[in-house]
Amino acid sequence: MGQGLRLSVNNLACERGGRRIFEGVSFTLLPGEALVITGRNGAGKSTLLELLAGRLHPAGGKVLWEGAGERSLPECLHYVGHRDALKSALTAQENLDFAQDFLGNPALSAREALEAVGLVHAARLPVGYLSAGQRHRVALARLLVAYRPLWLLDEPTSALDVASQETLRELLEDHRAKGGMIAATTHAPLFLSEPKEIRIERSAAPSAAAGEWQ
Ligand SMILES: Nc1ncnc2c1ncn2[C@@H]1O[C@H](COP(=O)(O)OP(=O)(O)OP(=O)(O)O)[C@@H](O)[C@H]1O
Repeated sequence: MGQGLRLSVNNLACERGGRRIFEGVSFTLLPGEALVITGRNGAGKSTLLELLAGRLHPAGGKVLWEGAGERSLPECLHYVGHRDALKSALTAQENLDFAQDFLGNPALSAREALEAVGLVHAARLPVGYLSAGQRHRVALARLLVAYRPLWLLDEPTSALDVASQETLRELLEDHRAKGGMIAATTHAPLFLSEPKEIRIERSAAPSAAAGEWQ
């Protein structure tokens, strides 16, 4: 499905709050590939995903998205971050129906997506009643209701039990098998087959504007 797509990240640098977070980050991602992003707390893993999602602007370097025609990078990706963007008063099913309408390019139905994450029994419960792990699974089910070739996942195993981590691994491999691309931050092994890996190191020197820190 994603044939011909290519994400190229060249010498990316980022500053936040006047501080240089990281620099010199480069990688490419092709259909079927997964990138695992590791690094210490505060190294800038979530920041890198936010840059890719178009939520932050780089202080240097380039993000190139090729092969998608008129569609910009933000239009071609799903981003699942620490904030799940689910509406607590709506049911899991309603949240997913809303996401499908909003995102377009429908794939699985809300019910099928909930089945895929083992939550069909919770379809009619307000998301505010769900446990942290169940709520996170609803956020992951959103990946399945609208097709987007690139999945950006910030610590996707967080709050998941062992069985759900395995379900997630299968969903990720299935997405790759269909030509999808994944970039995921993690502190725990994702057990993906032959992932690319990048370790983000906090920049050694403060930016000129920042002065000393830490
Ligand atoms: N909105 C913000 N404004 C200024 N600095 C920020 C902001 N958000 C994050 N930072 C800083 O950017 C740095 C990188 O944060 P980030 O969340 O990307 O790290 P991380 O590698 O994902 O960490 P963790 O493993 O703890 O999730 C941290 O020093 C953090 O304090």
